[in-house]
Amino acid sequence: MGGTFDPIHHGHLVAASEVSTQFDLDEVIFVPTGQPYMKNTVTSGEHRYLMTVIATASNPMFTVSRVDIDREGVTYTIDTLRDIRSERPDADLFFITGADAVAQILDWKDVQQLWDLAHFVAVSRPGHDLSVSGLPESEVSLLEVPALAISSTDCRSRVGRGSPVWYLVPDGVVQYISKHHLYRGPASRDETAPVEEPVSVDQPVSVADEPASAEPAAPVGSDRVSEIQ
Ligand SMILES: Nc1ncnc2c1ncn2[C@@H]1O[C@H](COP(=O)(O)OP(=O)(O)OP(=O)(O)O)[C@@H](O)[C@H]1O
Ligand SMILES: O=C(O)c1ccc[n+]([C@@H]2O[C@H](COP(=O)([O-])O)[C@@H](O)[C@H]2O)c1
Repeated sequence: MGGTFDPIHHGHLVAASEVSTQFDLDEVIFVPTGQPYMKNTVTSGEHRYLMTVIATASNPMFTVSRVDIDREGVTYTIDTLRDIRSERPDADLFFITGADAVAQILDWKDVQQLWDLAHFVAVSRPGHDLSVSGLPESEVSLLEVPALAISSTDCRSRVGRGSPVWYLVPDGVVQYISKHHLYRGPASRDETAPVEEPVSVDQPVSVADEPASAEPAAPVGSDRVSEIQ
C-alpha cells in the first residue's frame, strides 16, 4: 500500500486489513512515498516512515518499506513496484489504493506496464466514487471497506488548530506527532477548516495537553517502537 502517510491514520490501516483478509495476503507492505507526485509534503520522509512503523508495529503481517523514501526524485508507482519485485521475485504483488487515488491511475507513469507488475485493489472511501470508468476489470479489483471519513489533511489541520487526533490515528502516532512538534506551522493548516482556537507557531499545541483521564495507555508495540519514539 503506497501513500504519503502524512500522517498515517486508521483509514489506511482498516483498508489494508480488509484487503489483506479478502485477498488472503501473507503480508501488507506499507510504502511511504519519497517526494509524492503533484503533492506538497509538509513532513520529512523519515518522520512519515517512522510514524508508519509505529502504526503498524502491533500487526506482524504489516511491514514498512523504505524503497520510495530512499530513492531520489519524484515517487512513481512503476519504480515502487519494480523495487518491491526485485526484493520478492516470487511474490504475487497487489497494490492497494483508495477510490480517490485510483480515479487518477490512468494518468500514472507507464500505466500499461503497471498492470504487468501487480494486481490493483481499489478500496472505497467516503466522498469518493469507486466506480471509475475506463479501468480494466481484469487488472483492478474494487472492494468496499468500512467507511472511515479520515484524511491526513484533516489530521494535520486538527493538530494545527489544537484539536485532538486521538482515535483518528494510532496512539503511538499521536505521541510521535506531539513529541516531534509536527503539523504546528501555518502550512499544515487547512484554511477552509473552522478555526476553533487559533494557535501561534510558538504556542504549545493541545495534542500533548489532553486531560490526564483522556490519555490512553502506552500503545502496544515492539521494542523498535520505544526505541524510535
Ligand atoms: N479514509 C480512507 N479510506 C480509504 N482509503 C483511504 C483513506 N485515506 C486514504 N486512503 C487511501 O490511502 C492511500 C494513501 O493515502 P494518503 O497517504 O494520501 O492519505 P490521505 O488521507 O488521502 O492524505 P491527504 O489528505 O494528505 O491527501 C491512497 O490510495 C488513499 O486513497
Ligand atoms: O506513478 C504515478 O504516476 C503516481 C501518481 C500519483 C500517485 N501515485 C501513488 O499513489 C499512492 C497514493 O498517493 P497519495 O498521493 O494519495 O498518497 C502513492 O503510492 C503514490 O506514489 C503514483
